This record gives sequence, C-alpha cells and structure tokens, in this order.
Amino acid sequence: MTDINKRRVRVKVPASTANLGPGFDTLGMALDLYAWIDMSVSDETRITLHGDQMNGVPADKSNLIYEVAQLVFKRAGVEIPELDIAMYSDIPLTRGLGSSASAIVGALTAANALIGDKFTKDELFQIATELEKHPDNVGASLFGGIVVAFWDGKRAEYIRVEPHERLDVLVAIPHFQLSTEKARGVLPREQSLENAVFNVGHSSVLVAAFCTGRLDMIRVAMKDALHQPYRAPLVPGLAGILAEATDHGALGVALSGAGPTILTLVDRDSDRKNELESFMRGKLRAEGIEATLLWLKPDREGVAAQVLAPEEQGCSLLEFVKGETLG
Ligand SMILES: Nc1ncnc2c1ncn2[C@@H]1O[C@H](COP(=O)(O)OP(=O)(O)O)[C@@H](O)[C@H]1O
Ligand SMILES: N[C@@H](CCOP(=O)(O)O)C(=O)O
Repeated sequence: MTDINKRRVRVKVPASTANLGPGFDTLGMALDLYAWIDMSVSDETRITLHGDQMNGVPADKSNLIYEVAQLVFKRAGVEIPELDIAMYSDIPLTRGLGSSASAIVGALTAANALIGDKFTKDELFQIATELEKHPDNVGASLFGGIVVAFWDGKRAEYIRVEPHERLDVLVAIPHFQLSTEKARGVLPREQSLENAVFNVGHSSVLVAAFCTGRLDMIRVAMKDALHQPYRAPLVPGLAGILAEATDHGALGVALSGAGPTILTLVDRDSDRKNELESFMRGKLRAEGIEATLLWLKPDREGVAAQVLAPEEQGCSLLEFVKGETLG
C-alpha cells in the first residue's frame, strides 16, 4: 500500500452569502455555518451522508463531491476510481447559502489534500469558478472573509477583505427551496445603462465601506437594480423586507445569493436585534412563509484541510463534528 492509500483527509468548509446586494456574481462573504467532508481511497466507493441537510442528495457516484474529486484526479493525472466519502453539513440546501459552492470547494480541497496538494489554492479557485460559473460564493468558501472578485471566462481574480469586527449577520431562511438555476432563469439577458451605473456605484461604495469600516454607509450602498427586483416575486415578503429592514435596526439588507434566504448585516452592539427578528418574521408570516432565523458571524478562515494521523482515523466524522460544534 502506498501513502495515498492509507491517507484520510478531513475538510471543514464554510457557507457563503453571495452578491451582498449590488455585487452580483462579484461579492461574497463566508459565514460561520459549516460542512465537513472525510475522504480516503477505498476498494469500493462508499458515500455516507449525515444530517438533515443531506436529504435528497445522492449517495452514489453521481454525488457532486465524488464527481468533483474525480475531476481533480483527472487534472492531476492520477487514477483513484474508488473513494470512501463521509459528509456532514449544517448548510441548508438550495436556500442561497452556497451549499453547492461549499460542496465544490470542500471536494476540491479534500481531493487535492489526498494527492499531496498538487494544486495551489489559486488553481483550486480557477477550477471552482469554472464549475460554479461565478467566483463570488466559491471565493468566499475558499478564502474566508469578504471576497471581491471577477471572472472573464478564463481567469478569476480576487481580493480578500477582512470583515469588520462589529459585523453580525441575521439570516431568515424560508422553509422552501429555490434553485440557483431557477433564480438565474428569471433574470433579463439585457439591462439598461442606468441599472449598470446604479450597481457599479453602489457595489463600489459598499466595498469601500467594508474596507474603511464605514458601517454607516452600508445602508445606502447595499441596494441593487440587476437581480433582486426580478427575483422578488419568487420570495414572498422580500420586497417589504428590503424596503424597511434598515428602519428596524439592520445596517443593510439583501437577498442571500440567489435566495430565498434574506440576509441582514447588523452591528454587533445594536440593541435592536429583537426588533429586527420580529420585523423579519412578521413580514414573512404575513405572506404565509415560515422561516428559520439564525444569527451568524463572518467566517474568517475559509476552507481548511487536515490529513488525519493514524491514531486520529478511529474518530468518525460524526464524533468529530459533535466535539467541534458542542465545544
Ligand atoms: N454536499 C453535497 N453533495 C452533493 N450535492 C450537493 C451538496 N450540496 C449541494 N449539492 C447540490 O447543489 C444543489 C444546490 O445548489 P444551488 O441550487 O446552487 O443552491 P445553493 O444556494 O444551496 O448553493 C443541491 O440541490 C445539490 O444538487
Ligand atoms: N451570484 C450568484 C450566487 C448564487 O449563490 P447561491 O449561494 O445561491 O448558489 C447568483 O446570484 O446567481
């Protein structure tokens, strides 16, 4: 047996919120909500999915984690057809919190660690962007923090920005799914110059606000004309929350990724957190939508991989995650 055949890797990958309003396909922030993947070489492929969030995800070779791992091996010129994969995730599927991006980034990182880190993080970013077709959510899951990025169809470029220490996040996750594919399908193929100028201006000021700590400017900068107006009919309650959340204690508000999750940025020291929760819940309930509200923080590390020492391999992924999440 070679080293690779004995190696087991464990990866922890954060969720993300893409766009942050005006930064359509270009801005993303990692969140402290995680998925974990264990991967090792096997005689026969076995995929074990843990947790409620994995319901409906295939546990055969059509699984995204398996497919992405095979892509890494192919590009590296190595053959590892059979894998033992275990996954646990707290990231809800198809809700605009980057579950597919985190699966892609987690699988790329795990497969790369398994073969001895043949690819650099930048190379993984290029592959992840090609797969996801935009760099915002994969960039955030890879690098952590706030990622400002673009993709010209050949290369993705990014700059990572450290989130302000007072930035807290409240997400309202509706109890229905909305696939990114469907939410991109409603967007017009052409936009006016006026809308383009609106978004360039707002996105630029938002990034400048993040970079300079001008939390007061998030309220005016976090507005969008390119995607949220077209997606609002798919998310009952969204229009009202976008219009009024800053009157109820939010620093800024946006659709998270392609939705249906709605994200508010909140000052850690705000005394209006309960008011904001009641407002969001009330607006959604008025439309007949139940939602889970979660307080999160930006993740600052991005994806992390660990090659397990032989004595650590006895600890199952589930035991490990329980230990991590319960402290
Ligand atoms: N851990 C996973 N394993 C396999 N497939 C996954 C995993 N996580 C997400 N996916 C796939 O990604 C899809 C959701 O992607 P998408 O519509 O872009 O929504 P999201 O906003 O959650 O990324 C799921 O329906 C599933 O097909
Ligand atoms: N920029 C993309 C982001 C999709 O993110 P997801 O987390 O919903 O997959 C878009 O807005 O379509």
